[in-house]
Amino acid sequence: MDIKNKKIPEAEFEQLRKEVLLQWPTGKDVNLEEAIAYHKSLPEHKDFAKKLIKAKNENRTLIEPRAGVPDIDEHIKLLKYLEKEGEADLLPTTIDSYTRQNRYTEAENGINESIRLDRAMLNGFPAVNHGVAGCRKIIDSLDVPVQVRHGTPDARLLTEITYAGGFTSYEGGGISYNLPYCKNVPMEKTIRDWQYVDRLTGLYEEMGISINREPYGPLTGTLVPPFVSHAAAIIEALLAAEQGVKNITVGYGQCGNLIQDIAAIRTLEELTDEYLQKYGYNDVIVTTVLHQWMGGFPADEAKAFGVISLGSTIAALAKATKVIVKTPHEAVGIPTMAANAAGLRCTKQVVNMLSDQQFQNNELEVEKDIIRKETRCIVDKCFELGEGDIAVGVCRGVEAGVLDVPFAPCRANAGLMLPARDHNGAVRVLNMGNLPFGQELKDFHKEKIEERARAEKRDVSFQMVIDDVYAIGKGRLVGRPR
Ligand SMILES: CCC[C@H]1O[C@@H](n2cnc3c(N)ncnc32)[C@H](O)[C@@H]1O
Repeated sequence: MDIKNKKIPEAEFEQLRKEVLLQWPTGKDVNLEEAIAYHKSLPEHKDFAKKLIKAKNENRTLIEPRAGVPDIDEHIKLLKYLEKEGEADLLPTTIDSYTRQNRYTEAENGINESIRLDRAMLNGFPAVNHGVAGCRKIIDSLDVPVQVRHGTPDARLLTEITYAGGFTSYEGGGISYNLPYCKNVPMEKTIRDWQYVDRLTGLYEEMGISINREPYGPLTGTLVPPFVSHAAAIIEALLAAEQGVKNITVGYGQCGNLIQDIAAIRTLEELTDEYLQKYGYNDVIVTTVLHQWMGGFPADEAKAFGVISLGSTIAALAKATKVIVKTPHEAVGIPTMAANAAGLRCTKQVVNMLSDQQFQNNELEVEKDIIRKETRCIVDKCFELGEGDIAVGVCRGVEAGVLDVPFAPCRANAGLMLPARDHNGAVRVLNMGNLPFGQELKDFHKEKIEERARAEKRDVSFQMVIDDVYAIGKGRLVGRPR
């Protein structure tokens, strides 16, 4: 499949839409003009993009949980509870795994089983099966904006239905929902399918409805260095902007070292703006989101609140526009309503206590400069490989191991670059793989990891990576030798 980073022509897009809307019976209820009129009827306080812009202008960090259950009324009850008892500023609708794999028949069975057994038999909300009317029931019942959160490689029908259903923010992208979520789906396919998502977003924008798009920041959520997730986020932002998206939230998964995480969020917004301006997209509003710790969680709830509090601290000090909140049930599975609300209140408390404080020091500036150099090296190399076309360039970049996501299941991912923590817990590169770094950056990483080896009185080795992967389960950040 040949792809290019060009806005999909109208006639071609209309033809594609006809095919997509036939993928499940509920697609027939999607009518673009009627959907636009529905969005225009919504009050401003239900507009996700506007609420993010306000928070950005006021330098505030909004809190948002993950949440999704199969039954519409139960889902509304859950989201109302999280808004009221959890003090959520923004609400999600987390989509179930069958829908994420376009397995709508199984999702339908899951809905019926949930009714028969009177308990959730899906791990999220099956929005395609519930259709436009089902989605609108949610939007009409709540008083804060609602975002679709998922992990869908081919999300075209899900987008059509949830946009028409009144959702005003949508997570995902052709890189971030491929490399961490797929095994055999070619990058070209997901890039193309997400150009559809972003073209539809651009169409709503051109008709007066600004829907926020959020590339999925954490990727595999395991020792992902900031420059890797930044490069993916920036490239997805560029691909979205080409299709007409004007409101983008770029994301990052907390890695654990305070300085590196704050530097990551601060540089993420700056670098995304830099590349959007550099390639002529001057009217895109960029916000940021920090995902609280995406790695293994302690089962002990008090310790879990400790992890949640640290993630809240990072988000607040970094002045992230938004933070995605974890719960004290993370170690066991999908949280109860009460646990989800408790994670939100814990986060709200920390964010409020830090909202009047600034974090600034020289170490932070050094880390920001490293991330800038690393990220530009990856993104610029992808442009070079694509001979100026970043859609082609990111596919070639993944294939060449230039954009290399640690522990990604996707066969296209080179998996040659190996990360490990340094003596302070910052994520560094132990094995460069095919990263196109210059000698200065290579020496920086080598020295940081050798510093840890000396402190731990052991050689630099792959064992450090293994120890780091298991460290959190043992209540540590750095995987120290026994
Ligand atoms: C990449 C996202 C993983 C996170 O997404 C949470 N998650 C998944 N599905 C639901 C759901 N239906 N309700 C509340 N949280 C959910 C997991 O716990 C994990 O933290």
